[in-house]
Amino acid sequence: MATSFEIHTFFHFKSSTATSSLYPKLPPRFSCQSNAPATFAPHPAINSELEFCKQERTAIRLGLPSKGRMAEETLTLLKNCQLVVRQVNPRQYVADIPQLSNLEVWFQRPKDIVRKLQSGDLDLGIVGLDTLTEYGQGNEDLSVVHNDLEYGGCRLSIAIPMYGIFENINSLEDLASMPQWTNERPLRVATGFTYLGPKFMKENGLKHVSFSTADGALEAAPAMGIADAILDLVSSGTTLRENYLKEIKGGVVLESQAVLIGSKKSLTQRPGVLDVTHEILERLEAHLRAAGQYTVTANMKGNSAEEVAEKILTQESLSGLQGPTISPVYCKHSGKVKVNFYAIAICVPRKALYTSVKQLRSIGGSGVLVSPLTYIFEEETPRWRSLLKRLGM
Ligand SMILES: Nc1ncnc2c1ncn2[C@@H]1O[C@H](COP(=O)(O)OP(=O)(O)OP(=O)(O)O)[C@@H](O)[C@H]1O
Ligand SMILES: O=P(O)(O)OC[C@H]1O[C@H](OP(=O)(O)OP(=O)(O)O)[C@H](O)[C@@H]1O
Ligand SMILES: [Mg+2]
Repeated sequence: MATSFEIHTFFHFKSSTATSSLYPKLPPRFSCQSNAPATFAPHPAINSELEFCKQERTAIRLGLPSKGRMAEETLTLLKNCQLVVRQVNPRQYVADIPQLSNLEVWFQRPKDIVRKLQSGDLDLGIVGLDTLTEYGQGNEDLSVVHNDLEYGGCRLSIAIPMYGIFENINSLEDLASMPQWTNERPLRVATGFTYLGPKFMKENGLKHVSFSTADGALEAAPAMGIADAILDLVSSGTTLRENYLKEIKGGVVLESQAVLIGSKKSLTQRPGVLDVTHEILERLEAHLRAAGQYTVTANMKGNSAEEVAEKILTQESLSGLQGPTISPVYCKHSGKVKVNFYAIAICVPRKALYTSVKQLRSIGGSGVLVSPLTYIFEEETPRWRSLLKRLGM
């Protein structure tokens, strides 16, 4: 018996490459789409703008979440990478990043970012992996440029009531083998994930399932009698607990966090997109690699740099990124330049900071200075190489 899928998707979107400059306060390169119906008769003053609409856009477009829990953290992350998003006012949906020329930032709902990447109206975007997977539906044009932006961490997970017939049900297997679910009375699941939900159930052999959808507060559905189970995002688990719901073993559909994505078509065909992506990626990686790392410098007495290095490398927490940097400290004694001390610099994670300082002192380190790291730029970013490979370059 086949799973009954009662989901209908109501949205559709139009492909458009047209642009117009309709934001008077911003430079002419800021442009928006015109979706005017055929009968639309524009005021003569905007006729010339609509003429401009027919041209192919040249600016590169980055979509960022306009609202919701990811909006603020996205701006903070970019700011920490010295990419400050400059918005004329909070209700305006277009902005720029002065450090990245020819780039427009468009604030959109996360799901619309994914849709607009597919329709060619955006080139790059930041959304949760859950939104990309749900609305991208396996579209091969969408490529993940950075998969680990370290915020928006959550999982898409099935949850069932703690009580009643579900009291002793603790796994997907248990749920699937409950005799209650039949073709006439399927397991009713409430979810906003109307693509991933049915796909997961089918792949996991759950036969009698039907779906209903809502935009929020799904955790209320079982208690209201609308659904038997829900499929929704969970992070702390508080909302589930407060509503007497529990997750089950094998019920996690997807682990998610914020990701940077690009349209392969844009990356390979639109001039400048690849360069901008490289710059954003380098800044993101350098910042995220440095987050939580500290530079520790100290002076150490010794007869040679090698002798100091030997001492340092006996201590586990002092090896640094590639090994310690050791430089001679030149002092003048009775008119002669001598080296009795060496300055050492190492990079240590926050967790190992105090242990490292103690170890440094124990081998004769003095004048220990600690400062947070802002960026760590490697020779080349592994993600960049992987992106080029996926783009066939
Ligand atoms: N509880 C959570 N903890 C951490 N990240 C979450 C959580 N809920 C959602 N997210 C992440 O944040 C993204 C945006 O969620 P948010 O609820 O802010 O917007 P939305 O669901 O798209 O908007 P709306 O609910 O108004 O349709 C999600 O796609 C997901 O990646
Ligand atoms: O495990 P927790 O930490 O309790 O978080 C889970 C809740 O967070 C999300 O809702 P959100 O706050 O985004 O509200 P929404 O339903 O309006 O999108 C999600 O839909 C859950 O309801
Ligand atoms: Mg939400």
